Amino acid sequence: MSTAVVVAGGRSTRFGEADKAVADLAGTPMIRRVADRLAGVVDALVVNCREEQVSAVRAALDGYPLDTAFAVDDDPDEGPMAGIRTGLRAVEDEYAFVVACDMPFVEPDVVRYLFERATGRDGGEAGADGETRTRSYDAAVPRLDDEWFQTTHAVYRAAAMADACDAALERGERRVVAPLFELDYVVVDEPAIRARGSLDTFENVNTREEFAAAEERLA
Ligand SMILES: Nc1nc2c(ncn2[C@@H]2O[C@H](COP(=O)(O)OP(=O)(O)OP(=O)(O)O)[C@@H](O)[C@H]2O)c(=O)[nH]1
Ligand SMILES: [Mg+2]
Repeated sequence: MSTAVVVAGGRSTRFGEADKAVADLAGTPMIRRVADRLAGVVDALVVNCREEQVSAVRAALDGYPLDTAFAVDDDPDEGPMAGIRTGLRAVEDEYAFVVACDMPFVEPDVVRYLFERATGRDGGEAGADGETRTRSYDAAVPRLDDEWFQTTHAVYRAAAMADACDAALERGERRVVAPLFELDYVVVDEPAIRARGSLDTFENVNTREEFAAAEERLA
């Protein structure tokens, strides 16, 4: 059993007036595209956002097949790490995939693989004992050649990461790698990702131009 946490509490300032999370991207709200791509991978969804976003996000997710919970930030605008913390606190499963609401091309097979790496289960059929275990980690985080850690597209042991985020926030840290570096994490490299899906999985939509480009590809 596993959960996806979609972090959506940002202000979309580069996007403009509207909330990009629920912006209509080629006929489907962006956050719904993200959620739809995860529906075959996880059993439950947690959406982290601000209180005033809840009704619009709920409408965007109308009819969504998975159990969906909202985890609202006590203090908004504390940054993505606070949102990740709030979302992970609402997770009931041991592991959760954390993803930003603006990654509409997220690849289900890549997400599956991140779960496999984090939990230590291999990708094959479960054996007579239920599953094959190698070694588990607190996190499985992608890192492409010459790029930074994809912390908003990673699988975490929910309680461990939430605790590490709290500690990092207490220290005044804003960078999501700060709590990550406190964890026992495994880096998932570019060849491993490429073998399972397009690198578009990491594409995030920030500006109107990027939105238009994404729309063109989806049309
Ligand atoms: N809960 C929460 N989430 C945030 C916050 N800031 C950003 N996020 C989320 O983190 C993810 C990545 O952030 P950005 O791409 O910078 O999104 P954004 O902050 O809404 O957009 P900009 O204002 O253009 O930076 C998105 O899913 C955002 O919704 C925040 O202060 N709180
Ligand atoms: Mg931002």
